Amino acid sequence: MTHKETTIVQGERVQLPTKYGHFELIPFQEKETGLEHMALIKGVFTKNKPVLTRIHSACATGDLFGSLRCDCGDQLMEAMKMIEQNGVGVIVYLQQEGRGIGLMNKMKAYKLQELGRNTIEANLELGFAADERNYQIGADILNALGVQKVKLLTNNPDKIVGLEEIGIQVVKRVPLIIPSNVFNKFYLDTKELQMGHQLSSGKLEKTSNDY
Ligand SMILES: Nc1nc2c(ncn2[C@@H]2O[C@H](COP(=O)(O)OP(=O)(O)OP(=O)(O)O)[C@@H](O)[C@H]2O)c(=O)[nH]1
Ligand SMILES: [Zn+2]
Repeated sequence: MTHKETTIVQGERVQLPTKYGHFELIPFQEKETGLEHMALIKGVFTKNKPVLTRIHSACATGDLFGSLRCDCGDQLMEAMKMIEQNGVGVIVYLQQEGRGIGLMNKMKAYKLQELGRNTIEANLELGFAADERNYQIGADILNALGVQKVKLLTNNPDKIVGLEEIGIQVVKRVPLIIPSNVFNKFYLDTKELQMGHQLSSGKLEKTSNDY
């Protein structure tokens, strides 16, 4: 394993009672960009034991306002509930708005989607890749927390590959399926059919609570 210089500054660990359970919160700041991320933690992590983990990319529209255009807000809430129920786990909340293109550009992409493009076409038309994220900072935060092995709450196989490439062992994928609505059906279909998200098969897997 290579040891690199730390990329993040860790802030105060505080208690965070929430509607969905009692957590602790640690803020992290990226040295290079000044961007602030968060880890929402439940329980005590045991060395070598996989931790139920959600790497959540910020979605101001969904996470703050409950937008029905995507599934992010419900995924976040569901992940908190599952971690509370499990008694141990972590949500790494990354400032990666709009799959890494930022809020202004995400709204440009939304405008293009209102004109008929799908979520991928809109990004490409703006000169971005469909997904501009990388998970290095998420991995750095997990490393800082002493988490090397995870059971990852996600429907996105690329996220698993992205994390494994940088040294986080994903021992299991735990689906995080939110039923579609009339506003996000086309978006979720595009994610499933063109971005490889495992949305239909996950519905079956989700019947088991064995994570
Ligand atoms: N560029 C762009 N970003 C979007 C759009 N809708 C949601 N997002 C962003 O997408 C990110 C979440 O990615 P998703 O594809 O929903 O899910 P994921 O994180 O890849 O996979 P899961 O772990 O299964 O949730 C957040 O940063 C959102 O702000 C969109 O139409 N265009
Ligand atoms: Zn969203």
